[in-house]
Amino acid sequence: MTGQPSLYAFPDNSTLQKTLYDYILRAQSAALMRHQVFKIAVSGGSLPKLLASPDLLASSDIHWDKWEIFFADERAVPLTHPDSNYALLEQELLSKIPKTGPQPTVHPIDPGKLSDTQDLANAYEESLIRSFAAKDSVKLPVFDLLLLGCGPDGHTCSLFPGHVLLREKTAWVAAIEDSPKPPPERITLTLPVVTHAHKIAFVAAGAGKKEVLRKIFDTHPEAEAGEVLPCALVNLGAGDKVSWFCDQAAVEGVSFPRKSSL
Ligand SMILES: O=C(O)[C@H](O)[C@@H](O)[C@H](O)[C@H](O)COP(=O)(O)O
Repeated sequence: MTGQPSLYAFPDNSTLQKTLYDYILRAQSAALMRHQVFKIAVSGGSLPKLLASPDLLASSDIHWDKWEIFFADERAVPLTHPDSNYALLEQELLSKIPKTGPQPTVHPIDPGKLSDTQDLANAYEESLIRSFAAKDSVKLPVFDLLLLGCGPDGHTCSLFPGHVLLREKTAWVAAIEDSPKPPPERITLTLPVVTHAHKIAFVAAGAGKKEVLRKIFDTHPEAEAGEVLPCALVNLGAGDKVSWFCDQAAVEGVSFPRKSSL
């Protein structure tokens, strides 16, 4: 992949949200031109709250009925559980979309009666195959946009530093049973699916992210003693398809050049 990711840093969350909203609108327009639908995947953590800006929720330019929302990762818990990323998205975003207007189609990773995480990963991969109409294992689903968080350890989705899942080449969706961030049992999109998306946006705010952002942006991969962090692998694999929406606190000390506008 060619090009460098774009790094944006804003003075406050409200400016970050406004620019993220403009970026999402552009991604929506490009997707609707391509195939009349907007297929995105979202992660959990602080992302859903930052995503649900007043601009997004009140906008008549957002075509919710064209949105198909998938999950970049999920914890292996019932959808009503407080740890569920679906429950978080429902609480922070979905429940706030005006009920009088069109609604998105949401594709939860639903444990239902499946108690085995691998079965759950397989079931979600099957639903992606149906949804993306990809018929053979060579093709990968191409999300229009991935909206991801970055953990303080450099993980994204449920792809953790040094984990064997980072080497997964064929599965689209994988199970993890030893996540260092609780809960341990999770389902995640794999790295090839992440880097194959049309656009990938990371949202990282707060001083708690500055150490890891320095490692991700300012450490040359070959100079790293250990393995390259998952977020850095996404930067390397997807290049200029990646945009980082940060606040000033998160990028303090980062020397990678920032952009000021989209
Ligand atoms: O299920 C999860 O745990 C999340 O999907 C995870 O990948 C999250 O996005 C990062 O941990 C960042 O979380 P914060 O934004 O809260 O730091």
